[in-house]
Amino acid sequence: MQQRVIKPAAGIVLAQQRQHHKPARLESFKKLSNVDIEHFKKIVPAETVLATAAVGGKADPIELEGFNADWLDKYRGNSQLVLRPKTTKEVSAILKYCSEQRIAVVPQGGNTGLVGGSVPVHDEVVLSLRNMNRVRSYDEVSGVLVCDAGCVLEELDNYVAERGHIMPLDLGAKGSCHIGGNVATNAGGIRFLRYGSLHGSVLGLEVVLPDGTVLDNLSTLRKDNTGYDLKQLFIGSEGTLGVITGVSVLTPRRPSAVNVAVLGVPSYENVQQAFKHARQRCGEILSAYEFWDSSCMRAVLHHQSLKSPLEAEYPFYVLVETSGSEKAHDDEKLSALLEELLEQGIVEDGALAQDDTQISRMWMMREGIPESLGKTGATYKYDVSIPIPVLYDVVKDIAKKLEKADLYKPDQSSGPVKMVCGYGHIGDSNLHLNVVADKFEDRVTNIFEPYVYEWVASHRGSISAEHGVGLMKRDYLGYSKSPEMISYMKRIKDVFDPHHILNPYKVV
Ligand SMILES: O=C(O)CC[C@@H](O)C(=O)O
Ligand SMILES: [Zn+2]
Repeated sequence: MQQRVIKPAAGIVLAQQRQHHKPARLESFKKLSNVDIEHFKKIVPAETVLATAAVGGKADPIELEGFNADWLDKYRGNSQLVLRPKTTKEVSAILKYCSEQRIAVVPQGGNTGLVGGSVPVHDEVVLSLRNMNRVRSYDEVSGVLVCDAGCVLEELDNYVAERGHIMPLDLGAKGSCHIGGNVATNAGGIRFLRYGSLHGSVLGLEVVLPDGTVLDNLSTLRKDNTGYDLKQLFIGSEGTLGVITGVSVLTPRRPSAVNVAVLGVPSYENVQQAFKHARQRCGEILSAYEFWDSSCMRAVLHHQSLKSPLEAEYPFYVLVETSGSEKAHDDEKLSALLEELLEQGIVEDGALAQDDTQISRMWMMREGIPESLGKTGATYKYDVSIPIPVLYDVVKDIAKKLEKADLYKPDQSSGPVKMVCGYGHIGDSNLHLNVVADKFEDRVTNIFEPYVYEWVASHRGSISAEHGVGLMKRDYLGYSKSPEMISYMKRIKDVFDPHHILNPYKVV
């Protein structure tokens, strides 16, 4: 399969991105300058080793740039060695050696994460899975796909689409992210409402442990009730317990009819009401219920070449999608829903997509939000789960706090803070709270950190709905996990990675 090169979204204000606070380098890790780099060329093909002169190689440091910096260029490490093995056996040999030598390793997929989980913090060796990109098998009867961890999500979706199926997850980064990274971070995305979490769709995993042991749990069975389900521990472990090299995933039948509508909604209360109606009307064919506020809409219309499908501006917008098997019947359902919502004054306007182009434009509007905000300024991102009734309150609270501190004027886009906005997968209780400022600066950050996390914890929400913990939220884990839970997480880490060489400084 072909690889895509990931680039930061055009216009992201790289120079203004604040370097995230880095924990100090752990001295227990061996410096690569004291390691025989040539050894790696014996255990993996020489052309898959990228080493700079600092560690005895010839690679230009610029070649390592894309492995050291994350998508937003917010997190940046200083690795001098990147290994791109082609087989599980090679991954095993690398990890065994790194364990013996106490060399820290950061596993890396498509490097599209948003919490600093997939790049080195200091000089950890980057173990990139991009050369492991084969489909291993596909069973058209059960719909079970078995593939290497480095397969790109969109390419897998195209592969299964040709066979009448669909990947159970979809996200904006689909063109670059790897299935292994999706599993390691338990990625959510826009199909979550319909197909649920990867904890349900992933049937098996092949994982290499830090000591080189290969845990072959690449089951294709839906039912396997033989005690502890170890694979679940690796789903969402963010590369801290083992390196996922193979994935077995259940792919549902691809819906043959997809319908989409965009609604203009006068209040957040009505966004919730409309969700209730959408569920009642559409039942199991409801496949997405996404929302965004007027600030997001302004940014997206300004930065993408898109036109709103609605005439006027509304405080909130909702994208409703149905995925079924009878186009006309599903169309009728969505039209009836829209009529009902308009009649009852729950929504003020709505547009139904007439063809696939309009469907993809409506989705581009929603999926273009993060990039558009990035083009507007330095974006602080919070990805949180909050019970739906109070989900938008945190956006309002933060705006008020910033206003009170004289950092934000809602009607003007000038000033240290330009925008405070909310969007996300409301059907999954998942809010993306983004604050866009001129630059990252402490007087702004101090307003919402740790306030947002306190707010979320006080409503029994989660400080990470779908993006993971990574480096960004490691020190805030206590807002979502009790001390007892964190202590057990640390004990699990000790069992699988006793020398803590895997993805250090992250998660726990
Ligand atoms: O960048 C973000 O804050 C959210 C990204 C992604 O999870 C989305 O839903 O668009
Ligand atoms: Zn999201």
